[in-house]
This record gives sequence, structure tokens and C-alpha cells, in this order.
Amino acid sequence: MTDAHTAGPFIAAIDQGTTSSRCIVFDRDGRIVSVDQKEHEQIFPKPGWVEHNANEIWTNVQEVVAGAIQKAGITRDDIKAIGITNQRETTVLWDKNTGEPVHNALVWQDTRTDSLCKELGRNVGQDRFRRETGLPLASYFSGPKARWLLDNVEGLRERAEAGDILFGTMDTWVIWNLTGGVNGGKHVTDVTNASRTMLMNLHTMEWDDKIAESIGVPLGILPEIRSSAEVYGEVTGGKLGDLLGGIPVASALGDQQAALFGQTCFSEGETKSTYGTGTFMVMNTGDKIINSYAGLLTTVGYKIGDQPTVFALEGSIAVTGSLVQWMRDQMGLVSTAAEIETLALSVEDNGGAYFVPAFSGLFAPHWRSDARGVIAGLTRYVTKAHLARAVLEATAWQTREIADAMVKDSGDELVALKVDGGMTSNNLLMQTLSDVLDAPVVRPMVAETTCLGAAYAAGLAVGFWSSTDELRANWRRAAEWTPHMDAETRDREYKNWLKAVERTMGWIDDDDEH
Ligand SMILES: Nc1ncnc2c1ncn2[C@@H]1O[C@H](COP(=O)(O)OP(=O)(O)O)[C@@H](O)[C@H]1O
Ligand SMILES: O=P(O)(O)OC[C@H](O)CO
Repeated sequence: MTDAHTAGPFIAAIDQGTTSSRCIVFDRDGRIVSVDQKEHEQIFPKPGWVEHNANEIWTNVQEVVAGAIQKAGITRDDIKAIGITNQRETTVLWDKNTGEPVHNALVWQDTRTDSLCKELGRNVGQDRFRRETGLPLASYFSGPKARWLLDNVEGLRERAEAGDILFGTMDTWVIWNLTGGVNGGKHVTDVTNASRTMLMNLHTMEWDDKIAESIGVPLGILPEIRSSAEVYGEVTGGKLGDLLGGIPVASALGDQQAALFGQTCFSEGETKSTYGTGTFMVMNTGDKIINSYAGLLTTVGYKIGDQPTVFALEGSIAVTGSLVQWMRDQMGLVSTAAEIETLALSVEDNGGAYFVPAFSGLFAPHWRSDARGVIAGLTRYVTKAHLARAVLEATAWQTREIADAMVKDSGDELVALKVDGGMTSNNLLMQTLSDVLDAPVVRPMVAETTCLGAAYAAGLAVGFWSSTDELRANWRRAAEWTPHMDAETRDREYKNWLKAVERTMGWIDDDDEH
């Protein structure tokens, strides 16, 4: 409920994430007024395949928005705008006449387009995709996922060519439904989400017809590319029409870009890292499109209205928090995620064990789909407590590899790292991170930076906040960790980590199923 400290008006933000959808209502100081959240089903039809039911997601989004509004005890008149942030790359195609998805959405972690990407590499060449889109050819991105659907859902390509099919990432799906669906829903995406499709040219910020043709995706199904902070339309659709009709839908940002925005990394060189299921480190590179030679992604940071585009470098790590989940759910090593810290603290070090969780191959900076997970350095001395250490260290060393790549690509030293996400409640991990990076690690008061970023962008679009300077003033430090590890230990441990990484590679042959 609202109180004297959180007097309206407010901005609501929807975070349509990989495991759940949530809605958070924020006040003018960027403080949380209410939260509602709902998980959706993870569908694994085959090893390496991951799907979501887009209808279930839309139902959940409507419920959490209604839930957050109700918990805040506010009405439509108190809300000035709604912002959207979302899991990126996850791809859905639907019939624009019925609003029905033609297939489950293919999730960013899904590896079914590996062989298609290899074929594109052979026929078109890796370099061309990197040069034009900023991305390496990998099953992670949306374009190949759309091609897979067009090739594998019977009759779909013909329907697409007849103009009956729409493509979207989750921002597009949610906005289209929020703004009316079959009754005139807006078919739009923002530049940050578009930059993850492998179909947008980073230099023109438009769909690249040649790239789209080489991947096999017709331009006619793609949404209009808009900025990250502007009014796309008004809420009219679904159950929310009655509750929130007329409220402007005023921002869209991929979740990692939203976290960059919510952490107020508005200056060139400022960097944040989000520790959830996976980990994503993003550096603001200002107006520079930095081509990565060290295995990072070149991507869009954000674009506010008609202001110039801000670019970014990103290091994406597929498995970090999900390794802790796996240790809890599949291995039974701990019964809660938080227990991993207690177990790890019961020993001094990793006992010589290194755990490289290459469960979906290795993302940045290696981009090796043939890698699989390895625990290296095992002896009879190693206990489950040492493994708990190795699990946490895996997140820290993977971050170090990304940080090194960022220094190589940008030429800027890492001065400090702003962190957020569920894993940052683990103090041992945060200390280890500072130790291996040899840099301070800082966490803000509002840990929900993803939703906050979407709220900030929506608030700027409708004049609720006046400038990014005003937003910066809201950022307050909650905790800081500084490095204590000596250089000799750090170098020795890093060398061992890199040796373990080497051992994951080349496990999968071309004819292997998973
Ligand atoms: N105390 C902890 N120590 C280590 N990992 C944790 C801890 N608490 C949560 N996690 C991990 O953090 C992840 C959840 O973080 P969250 O930011 O909610 O993720 P997402 O937004 O990707 O769903 C889970 O994978 C969980 O295993
Ligand atoms: O929903 P999250 O937090 O797991 O983030 C997923 C990323 O956007 C994938 O690129």
C-alpha cells in the first residue's frame, strides 16, 4: 500500500523474464511501491530445446500488472506510463488475424539452430554477420529461430508471405497485446531488442534486407523499429483495458540494457553486470560502435526518443545462477540457493577443483557450441564444500574473462563494477568477484534495476522525469566489496581456471544430438 513517503503519481514497469513475469510500481524517487510476480512453464521437448507458451506469458503479464496495481492500492489515474523490459532473443510468430501463436516461443537458450548457424557460416561467412549486426553467428539470436519456425511449421512460410504472420521478441508480443491485439495492436520493437535479432544493421538501425534474405526471414513479418523511450500506443487490450485503458505504453528495452539504464550507467565506460540465471556484463560505449575482436557482442545500449543512439559492448554468460539451481535441484548439494554460501565458507579454498558449467556450450568470449561442462582437478581430497566454492568461483572467473575482453576491446580499464541480480545477495561471491577482478564491486539500494530501467525510460518519455541527471541522483550505494587477494594467488588461480576451460572444448561432434 502507498504511504506518505510514496505519494503518487507512479510509473509501472513490466519485466517479462526467462523464468517469470513481474510488474513493479515505482514512485518518483525510484523506490518500489509494490511488486507482483508469476512464473511460467519451462518446456524442454528435447535435449537443448527450450520453449515458452506465449499465451501463458500474456496471461501472466496481465495478472501481475493487475496484482501490482492492487497491492499498491492505486488507480489508473495514479499511473503516468507503463514501461516494458524483457528476456531478449526469445522468438514468437503469431497470426495477426487471430492473435494465436503458431508454435511455442523458442527461448534464447534453445540450441536447435546450431546446425543452421554453421551452414550460414559456411555459405555467407561469419564476418559479414558480425560486421553488419555486431553479433557472432550463434543459436542464441532470434533471426535463425524465426527461420526454423518458418521451415518447420507446416504452411507457415506461405502464410507469412501472404502477410498473415507477425514476428516478435517478447517486448513486441506484450506491446501488441497491450495496445489492442487483433484490434489494431501496435507491431513495434525497440532498438535494443532489434539489435539482438541478427537482422538489424547496427550502422543504419534498420532491418538489413540482405542479411534477412540470407537467413531466410521475410521483411514483411518484422515489426517497426522504434526508440527505447517514446509512446508506442495506449493500453486498450485484454483484461487490462478496463483497469488501465488509456495509459501510455512508453518504453521498451531488453532486460540487460534496462539494467544498464536502471544502474544509471549513462557515461561512456560505465559498466554493470547482472547476476541471475545467466550473467550479462554491459559497458556503455557512447556513440561508438566498437567491433569486438575479443569475443564480445556489439549491441545497442539504449536510445531515448530522438536523441542519438548509445551503443554498448556485452559479455553474455549462459550459466551462473542456474548452476547453483542445478546443484540444488539435480545434485541435492544444498537445499536452498543461499546455503551454497554457508557450505562454501566451511572450507578455506576450492581444494584444487574447478567447475566450468558449459551446459549450453560456452557463450562469451569463446562462442563454442561444442563445449560441455567439466569439473577439473578432482582428487579424493575434494569435498562437497570445495565443490560449493568451485561453483561460486565459476561465476567470478567467467566474469573475469569478460572483463579482460572488455579491456582489450575498449582500451578502458575497469574502474569499478556495478552489480545487481539474485546472486548478489551472496557475500562470498561478491568478495570473490572483487578479488578476481582486482576492482571494487558495488551494489545499489534498489536491486531491481531491470524494472527500474524500464520505468525510468517510460518516465522520461512522458516527462515524469526530466533528464538522466535527475535519475542519477536516485542511485545510492547499498554495499561495496574491495579486493583482498594477492596478485600471485590471483594469477595462479586464473591460469588453472583457463586450463579447465580448455578441457570443455570439442566435446560435441557434428553428428552428436546434444
Ligand atoms: N544466495 C545466493 N547464492 C547464489 N546464487 C543465488 C543466491 N540467491 C539466488 N541465487 C541464484 O540467482 C538466480 C535468481 O536470480 P534472479 O535475478 O531472480 O534471476 P532471473 O532474473 O534470471 O530469473 C537463481 O539462479 C539462483 O540460483
Ligand atoms: O530473463 P533473464 O534475466 O534470464 O535474461 C535473459 C537475457 O535477456 C538473455 O539474453
